[in-house]
Parts: sequence; structure tokens; C-alpha cells
Amino acid sequence: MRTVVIYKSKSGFVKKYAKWIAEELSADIFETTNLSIDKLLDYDTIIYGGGLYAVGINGINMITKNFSKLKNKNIVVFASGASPFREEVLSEVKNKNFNLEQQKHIKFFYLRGGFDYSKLNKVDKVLMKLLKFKLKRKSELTPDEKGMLAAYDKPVDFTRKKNIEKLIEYVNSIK
Ligand SMILES: Cc1cc2nc3c(=O)[nH]c(=O)nc-3n(C[C@H](O)[C@H](O)[C@H](O)COP(=O)(O)O)c2cc1C
Repeated sequence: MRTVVIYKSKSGFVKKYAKWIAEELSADIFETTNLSIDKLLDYDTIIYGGGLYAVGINGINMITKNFSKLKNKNIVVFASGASPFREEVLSEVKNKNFNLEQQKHIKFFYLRGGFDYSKLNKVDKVLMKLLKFKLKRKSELTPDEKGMLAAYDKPVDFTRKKNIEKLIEYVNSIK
């Protein structure tokens, strides 16, 4: 069975997971930039990884817009956000990014990434500055919000190789 890992990563967290996953599965790996959808047709299992940006999975259109071409494949998607894993977050992400048919077909995993303000592009820096401003004006902050504020000054990296175990187990089970 041929497996490919494709990913889109802004500051490197998703890239790190994508590399670990590809190594573990001896799979091919490509960044999605300039990658033609036809290239994916050579594979039986497609693993897509993208960062979470306002609950949207970065670049997921590549899978969802081409779903009719890909639905005879095993599709696995992982998203990496700065927030800790929570069931509610998982459902919110699935509902925002996939329609019902896609939710049934696509196996989804959340692999916690990190946050590094210094690596953001200009637009994301502005967006995150606005969020910082909003958080600073709140009278009470949740522990996650406090963590987020602290991360502006000191980058956080929650990527751990063990986080990929369930995804690897799943892919090996469909081989
Ligand atoms: C503009 C912006 C929006 C974000 N939105 C979310 C979010 O909705 N949920 C979350 O958990 N993390 C969010 N993050 C954090 C990123 O998902 C996190 O840094 C992720 O690890 C990025 O992976 P990448 O650098 O490989 O793209 C956001 C970051 C930025 C800059």
C-alpha cells in the first residue's frame, strides 16, 4: 500500500509532525505548495496535515475541494493548534472543515503544535496582536488564555513524537 504525507506549515510545528509520521510509515512526503492533485492519485492512503487558524485547517481545501476524486482513498487528516486537546474542540474543527460525508470518510487527529510569534508572517502578527489586545482587556482569563498570553513573549512547543502514536496505529491497521 502506498502512503503519502502532505502538509502545509507556517511556523514549522506541522512540518515536524509530518516528518515524524512519514519516517515512521516509510511514506513519501511533500509540502502542498505547487503539488498537483493528480500526484496524489498514485497513493492508496493520503495523510494531510495543517495548522489551525481560527479553527480552520490551513490548506484543507486541497482535500475537501477534490474530495470526489479522492474518496476511494484512505484519507487521514491531522491538525495542529496551540490549544490543548479537547473533545469539544475536535467536534468544532470537524464541523467547520468537513461536510457530513467527509466527516464519515476522513479519519481526523488533533496533534498539539505550539506557538512562535517571531515566526509569523505580517498578517498573522497583526491578527495575533489584536487577540493579545482583546485578552489583555478581559477581567478574568481562563488558564488557556493565560498560557496564550505568556506564549507571545516565550515561544511554546508542545510537539512530541509520542503524539503521533494513535495516527500511526490507525494507518497500520488499514494497510
Ligand atoms: C492567526 C492565528 C490563528 C490561530 N488560531 C488557532 C486556533 O483557532 N486554534 C488553535 O489551537 N491554535 C490557533 N493558532 C495557533 C496555531 O495553530 C499553532 O501555532 C500551530 O502549531 C501552527 O502550526 P504551523 O506553524 O505548522 O502552521 C493560531 C495562530 C495564528 C497565528
